[in-house]
Amino acid sequence: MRIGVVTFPGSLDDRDAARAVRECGGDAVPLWHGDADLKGVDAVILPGGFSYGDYLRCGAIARFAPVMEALVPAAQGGLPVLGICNGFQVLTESHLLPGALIRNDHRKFNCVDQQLVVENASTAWTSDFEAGQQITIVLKNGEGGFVADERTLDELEGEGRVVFRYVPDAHGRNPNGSYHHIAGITNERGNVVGLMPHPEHAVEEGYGPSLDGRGFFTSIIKQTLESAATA
Ligand SMILES: NC(=O)CC[C@H](N)C(=O)O
Repeated sequence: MRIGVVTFPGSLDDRDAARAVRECGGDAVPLWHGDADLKGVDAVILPGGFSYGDYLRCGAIARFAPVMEALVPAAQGGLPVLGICNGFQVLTESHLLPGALIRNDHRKFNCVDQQLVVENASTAWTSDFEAGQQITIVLKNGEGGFVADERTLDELEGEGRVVFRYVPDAHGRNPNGSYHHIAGITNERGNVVGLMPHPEHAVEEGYGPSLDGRGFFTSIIKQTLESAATA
């Protein structure tokens, strides 16, 4: 089970993502932003960070990296892709996922242990969770507000494509002003998932708020092994 982890200039969490893959029993394959080559991997992670310094908009330059020339058609063809934080921003900029991530409504960088509800446990990356389950993983970003037009929001809601929602605070507010408390979404096929919080920082005893992040990596590893067995 080979999971590629892309490194862009300014990526920050590529090492942790690779480590999380290994901790959960997969092989992590480094993928370089400048090579339009996915090295035959079974799935790809776009990690968190500040790709190309977040100039113009988060993810706006990474979208044009050579590796994306290979990744976009592969994802459209069904390759499982997980975008974490800056990776989610790259996925919306690439139009593999709808909507956009804008500056947090309070205009500050967030760094908190965040409770989420798993809304959809049937994507490639969430099948080891149960729908309705609450998990706690780290949220750390400046531009995490998920926005989309009404029609897109209706589609996401109607098709069960909201994968994670923030648990709102006592005032009914989420940490960044995201519409519908959306923390993560999927494409129609369920192979591409993007979320703002960071599962890769919650996979090891003694680090992070929980071990809840493991489910992302065990989901994809099991699913790939199962589809290889039935192929
Ligand atoms: N942790 C991250 O990936 C940060 C993403 C992005 N640079 C932001 O601040 O929103």
